[in-house]
Amino acid sequence: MSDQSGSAVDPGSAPPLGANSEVGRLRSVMLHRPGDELRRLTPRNSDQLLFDGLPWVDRAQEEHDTFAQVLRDHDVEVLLLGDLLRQTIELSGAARMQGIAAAVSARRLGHHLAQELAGHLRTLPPADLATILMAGMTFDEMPESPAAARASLVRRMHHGVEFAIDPLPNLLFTRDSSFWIGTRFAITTLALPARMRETSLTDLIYAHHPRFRGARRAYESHSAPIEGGDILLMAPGVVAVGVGERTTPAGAEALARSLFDDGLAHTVLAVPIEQRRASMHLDTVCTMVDTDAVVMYPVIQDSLSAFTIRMDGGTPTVVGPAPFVEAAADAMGIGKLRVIDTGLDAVTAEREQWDDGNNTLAISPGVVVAYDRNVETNRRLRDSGIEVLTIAGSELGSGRGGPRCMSCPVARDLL
Ligand SMILES: NC(=O)NCCC[C@H](N)C(=O)O
Repeated sequence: MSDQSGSAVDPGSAPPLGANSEVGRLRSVMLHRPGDELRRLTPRNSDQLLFDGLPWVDRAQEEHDTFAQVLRDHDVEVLLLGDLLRQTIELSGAARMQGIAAAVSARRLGHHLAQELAGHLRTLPPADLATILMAGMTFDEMPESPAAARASLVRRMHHGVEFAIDPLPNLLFTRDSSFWIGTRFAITTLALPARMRETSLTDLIYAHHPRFRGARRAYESHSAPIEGGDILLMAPGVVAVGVGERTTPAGAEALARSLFDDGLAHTVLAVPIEQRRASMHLDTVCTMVDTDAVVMYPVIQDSLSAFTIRMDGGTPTVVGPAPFVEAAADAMGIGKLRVIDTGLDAVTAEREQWDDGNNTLAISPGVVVAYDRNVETNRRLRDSGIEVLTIAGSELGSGRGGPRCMSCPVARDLL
């Protein structure tokens, strides 16, 4: 099967699915090229839709194309979520029904209008339906219906520019709605209403796209919030989980139990992070750049801590908290976890953290992709021997996410 972007999606020749680290050689990654869902953002809805500004969409697409090309140039297969979604709907009637059911809300539209809209969506060509599932639909964009105009109070009372189906501008951040651990994938539970429907799309792609045929799930059917940006695969068997604005203690605990039960981890480090926008996920303040090294927001370096969870006598046991770097090194079985000291003054550090300077995507040990604007952080990384491939992110970054947030590794060489 081929697609418009030229992404290879033939399962026969594809690299084996899965990952057990943050830094193993990246073979295949899922990105989302931003589209019409970003054109829905206005000054009135951007806060609720979790954007700090209104991106210039054409430029954001150019920046994203460059990001994808940098990865392809390094022999990484790039799977685009929009292509996967369209192909899945083409191939599977069940996926089509699943996507429509998650998007059309009788709570919002009332029973009759919801049924009518669902019926209309069932008739659409796959590409059009995929676009609506991602970019949403306004009342103005709903098909003309004399019956609804006569009988639907909802149709009569809603303003035309309001959303009958909400757009999903944060699809750009493919990191958060699913992640791979070992040879399995996990569908997360997103915390905020603006993002909750994203997982219905990743779920149907993994369930029905031939690229993922036979792949098994981890962490099934759990309801406490857990987001992929909070999950760092520190080393084989060692998983750090940020607990803060998005992932809750109950989410981290449920994940730990599930990973232990499935033999996917022996240690989970629950890492408290401040509950504020700038540090919404663990990966906004700390990412791995080598098998034994992280880049970290210097302001939290001394205070970041972790509870260590391990199985003891058949039950999970929590110890700590202890300093994060010590707990991590201990769990990883290395003498020391190197924290690359960006040595920045407090103001520069805060600016570059806000602009995702700490949110790097490793494509192999010691080689990362980072935003070019974080000049000082990147300089210090290079001084420490890390190869930094830079991309522009002036528009992409307006949703507060960098290269790691914008990527879901589906295949890395195992360490
Ligand atoms: N892993 C990440 O930190 N992802 C970035 C998510 C940004 C998005 N606008 C959000 O607030 O959820």
